[in-house]
Amino acid sequence: MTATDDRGAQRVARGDDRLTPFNRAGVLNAADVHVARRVAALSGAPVDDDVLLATALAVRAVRTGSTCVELDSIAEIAPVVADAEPLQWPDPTALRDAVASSHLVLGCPSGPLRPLALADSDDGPLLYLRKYFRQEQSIRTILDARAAGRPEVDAQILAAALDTAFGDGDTGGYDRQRAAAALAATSWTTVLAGGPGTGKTYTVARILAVMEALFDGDLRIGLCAPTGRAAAQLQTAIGEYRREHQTLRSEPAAVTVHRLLGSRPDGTFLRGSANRLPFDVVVVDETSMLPVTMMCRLLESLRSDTRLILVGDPHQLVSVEAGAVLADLVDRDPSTGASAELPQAFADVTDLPTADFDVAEQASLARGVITLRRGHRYGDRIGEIAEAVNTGDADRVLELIGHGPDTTHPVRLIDLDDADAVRGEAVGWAGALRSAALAGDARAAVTALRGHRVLCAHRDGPYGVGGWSRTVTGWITDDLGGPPAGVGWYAGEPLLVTANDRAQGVYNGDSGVVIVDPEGDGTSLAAVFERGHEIKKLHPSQLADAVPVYAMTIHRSQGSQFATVTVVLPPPDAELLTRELLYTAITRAEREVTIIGTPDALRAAVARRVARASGLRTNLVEVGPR
Ligand SMILES: Nc1ncnc2c1ncn2[C@@H]1O[C@H](COP(=O)(O)OP(=O)(O)OP(=O)(O)O)[C@@H](O)[C@H]1O
Repeated sequence: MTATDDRGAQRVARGDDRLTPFNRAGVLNAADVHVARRVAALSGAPVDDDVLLATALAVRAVRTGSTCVELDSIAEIAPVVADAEPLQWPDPTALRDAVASSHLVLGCPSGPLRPLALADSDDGPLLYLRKYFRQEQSIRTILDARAAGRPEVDAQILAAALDTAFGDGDTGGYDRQRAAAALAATSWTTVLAGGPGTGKTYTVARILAVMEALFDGDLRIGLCAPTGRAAAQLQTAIGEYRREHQTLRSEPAAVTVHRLLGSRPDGTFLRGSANRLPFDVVVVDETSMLPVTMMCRLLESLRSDTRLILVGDPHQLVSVEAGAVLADLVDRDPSTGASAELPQAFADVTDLPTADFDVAEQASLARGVITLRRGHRYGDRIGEIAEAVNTGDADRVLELIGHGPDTTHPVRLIDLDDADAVRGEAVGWAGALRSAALAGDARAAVTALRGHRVLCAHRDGPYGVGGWSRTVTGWITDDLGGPPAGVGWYAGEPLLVTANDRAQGVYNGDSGVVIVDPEGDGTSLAAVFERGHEIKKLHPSQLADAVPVYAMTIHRSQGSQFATVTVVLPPPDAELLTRELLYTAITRAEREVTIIGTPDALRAAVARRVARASGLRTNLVEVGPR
């Protein structure tokens, strides 16, 4: 039985044990407590109080996106609450030893149950729910085995293919995109990292062309992404490259990772170690959003002679489920796994100027990780600020941005009381949308749609999407007049798709706009969506799940780009306010960003990282019987 207390945490009404004060303090929620008690009960023998607490913390870890709990830092988990009774945390060393000798780790009297796994690592002891330990181990083992060998590649064919694909290269410095393609061609696993607009998709298209040359035109390609929308975007970009450059024999279809693996309604998958994917190369876009469970399934389904290219931005918001595998692979301690040398064929076709690749980066390259650095989309100032956010330098962020509503700086910070300063921009955006929509000009309408967006951390509350949507629609109604009374969709209304609809080819997170149908009778409406250089047109009634969008969450905005954005920051103590959130929000803009918030909120965002414990970055050894 549970109840919700005034701090929003679910309190367990029944039972009083070691978990109760942690539940009252909001560290553990009801599910953490119930699962830990159930696991202890099923074990068939008494469980030490502190081990029960550790079990609940391992459940909590997965709920909050980690794969394990770092036992040495458990006392840092508790939110600091003034005047509250301090929580009695166990001593970490004693706790490790108690867990190590517990039957939850060693084996239970009631049967072969070993629900927990404990490992000693460079980050101290890590406690896992065993399922996640197994998945990490599987990822580690497969990646290490793949890193131990290299595909055989003819350096001459590779050099010629790189020259064809990249021509004179990325003008303005060393061509990392070409180096990335050389690395992908000469490694079984490549991580292609980089911020928005650094040309990851541009590079992937060329990597495929290079690979096709290596395979003499007979290349089987698997393209996928964690979400339907990201997959559709990847497919559009590759398709356009193929048409423009008359390359790639057939157009590869991009699908979600679930679909690629043949997900079945009962939660199982067609693909696995006994039925592997039939591809020569598999590309995963937006890998930062891929949880550990899916990464494990994907790796287990790959043949050892399939090249895998993981593409993404490790600084962006991570998957909602447990794991931050892309960031883990980019940050992996160089001493972990198989010791790697750069492949000979790569060295044969690529110069690595030490001015561009320091020792640490050369070590990353040997592990198949390359980061693109030159932004091709947004202004230098936004890039510089994003970089300062990533390095945690709040002083530099505050120094680089403009302060107050009157500044013309491309990135400015204004107070909530001055929020009217963004009114002109929001109304201008709505005006441009309306005129293009009424003229039935689909291209102008989708371009206008990308002109501006208000982004919020939360869905609800004074800093959330709900409140800000009302504010923006209020401004628009006052300045431009309201929508026609008594109609559903109207011309000029921006909309957001909220569920995947493969039949119609629209996906959760797609933004479109309602226009007067240029092929209609002048009164009928159409909803239009941008697909690269093409436009997708639907009748509004074909959209089962879509809502008007005048503001959206930063989470939803991942993968989208707007000319200007307004970012509404919550107060400094909001848990959601993190470095990754701020980085993702700022880098949605091509030209200008207005941040509504205080310097303190900005500092808090830069300081707070999405903390995801995982054993993938470090060396570790399991404790107890295998
Ligand atoms: N070397 C280059 N020369 C010219 N244009 C480039 C180059 N690299 C990338 N671009 C252009 O920059 C823009 C952004 O590239 P791309 O979409 O590939 O970046 P991205 O890293 O995939 O971004 P996101 O993560 O936001 O999807 C595109 O218009 C692309 O054509």
